[in-house]
Amino acid sequence: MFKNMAATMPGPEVLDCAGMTRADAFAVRQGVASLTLMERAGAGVAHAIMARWAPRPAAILCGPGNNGGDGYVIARLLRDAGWPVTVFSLGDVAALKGDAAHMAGLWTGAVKSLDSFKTERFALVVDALFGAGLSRLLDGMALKASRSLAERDCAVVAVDVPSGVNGDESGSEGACVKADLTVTFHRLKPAHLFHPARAACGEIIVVDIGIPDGWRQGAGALPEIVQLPGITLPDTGHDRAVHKHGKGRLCVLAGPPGATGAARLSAMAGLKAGAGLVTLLCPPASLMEAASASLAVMTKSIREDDFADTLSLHRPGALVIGPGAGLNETLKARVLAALSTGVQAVLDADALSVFADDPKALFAALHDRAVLTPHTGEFERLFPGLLDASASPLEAARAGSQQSGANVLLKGPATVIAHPDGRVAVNIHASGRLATAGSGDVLAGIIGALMAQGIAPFQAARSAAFLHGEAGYHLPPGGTAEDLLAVIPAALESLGREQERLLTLNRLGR
Ligand SMILES: NC(=O)C1=CN([C@@H]2O[C@H](COP(=O)(O)OP(=O)(O)OC[C@H]3O[C@@H](n4cnc5c(N)ncnc54)[C@H](O)[C@@H]3O)[C@@H](O)[C@H]2O)[C@@H](O)CC1
Ligand SMILES: [K+]
Repeated sequence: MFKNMAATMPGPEVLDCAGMTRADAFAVRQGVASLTLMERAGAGVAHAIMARWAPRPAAILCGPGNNGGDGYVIARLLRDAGWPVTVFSLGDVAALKGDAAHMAGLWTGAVKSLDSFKTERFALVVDALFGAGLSRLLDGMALKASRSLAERDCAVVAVDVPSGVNGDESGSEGACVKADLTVTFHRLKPAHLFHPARAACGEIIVVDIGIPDGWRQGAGALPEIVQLPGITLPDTGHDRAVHKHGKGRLCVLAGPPGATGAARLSAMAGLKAGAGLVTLLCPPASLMEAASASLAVMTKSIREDDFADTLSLHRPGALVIGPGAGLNETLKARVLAALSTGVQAVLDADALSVFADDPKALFAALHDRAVLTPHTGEFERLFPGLLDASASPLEAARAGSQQSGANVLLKGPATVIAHPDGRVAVNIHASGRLATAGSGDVLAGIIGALMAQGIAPFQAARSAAFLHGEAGYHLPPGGTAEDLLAVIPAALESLGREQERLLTLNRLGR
């Protein structure tokens, strides 16, 4: 029934700074000289610069560690290519150690003090002040330099991360350099993915510095970027043998009269994302409203008390509960009743907020067949203080999933999907056009539809985030959630085609 995606083809991992240090050390143990890694890192930055800008007066700001060492490589390669280059150093060059000292020794031009750096003399500035070794807020000359860069209209290229940004963290307490281009090495770091740090990076490219295969050994489950072909999509083919019941049954709980729109969006998204049969379970007072606004979606009146019985009657493959459901005790009871049946469930919006006063009651009932889909406000209600206490949304979602026992999909420009066993994925395939009312209801419906079709919850959530993101790219300007529904089939088709192409290439490559 599904295009069977190769689970053995994980996307590129996200590495924290400690993981990057371990990967570097592994390369060295395998016989790659650390100087070679630094030369490749600097060459990667220099080539990225030359691919984007013609020669122009360039300043290279070099710090006291290996990030500065990369800077000396960049200075040498740009100068060899005919660029007018001036190097500025934070601190005494004679104090450099190891590889950085070696690379500084290969730079035969002058080195000026960072104190004398004047932005207006340069059209391009390379920020090689601090990378993975940043251990405190910028101050002194580095702070002054970062401020003067912000005031001027020259191109800024950050080496590894903009100085002042900690590679592991999404936030920046103090000042940081604002770059137009950030060139990092081997793998993305959390700071490249999440705002506000991400906004300081500008365009981001990852350079392969030749760390040999095998670096993942002992690294545990690394966060992974969701990408094709590692997602699972419903079959978009024309197989005549399929029956609607065989394509998955999805139930969606409708809200009170006047508020059924959100659930209707989820239900319709479920159909568009391939569920064979979608039923809106309606409080009696909402039945007419829901039924009169639905064609392909079925509607069913439900009784006040026995939600578990209702579910056993309909036997859905998955349930979406929460969109527009209303913050009241009945909803709480229904969420707990649904969870007690073990049905696969997407808990969204009100189904999360309604437990703000007692998240533990929810956590006690949750299991790994459930997916919670909070935005940051809802996440904060369920896990007070966790976002602030975490280095990045990656860590927050991972901890939230482990605390709650359910899959957590934390929405944002970069959406994190975490499984209670520690697996984490990040979806960055998403258009800003998705930031429109009702977009989250559509996502909940897509996740539910994929689960109803037999895709395991964690994989359904990652795949749905990617498909929803793709649909965003098909949205016209000013597109609403209704328009988003309309483009889900086109998004499915284009992803299916691309998936097929990649798998064919993969087979041919073997
Ligand atoms: N380890 C490796 O093999 C490789 C490292 N590379 C580069 O090396 C970088 C990491 O190098 P390092 O670990 O030496 O770290 P950094 O070069 O980022 O900085 C470390 C130095 O800065 C000082 N420092 C930290 N924060 C400061 C602050 N706010 N104000 C003043 N001084 C501060 C530290 O005491 C230390 O002397 C990476 O970001 C990358 O650019 C690349 O060359 C690729 C290979
Ligand atoms: K930097």
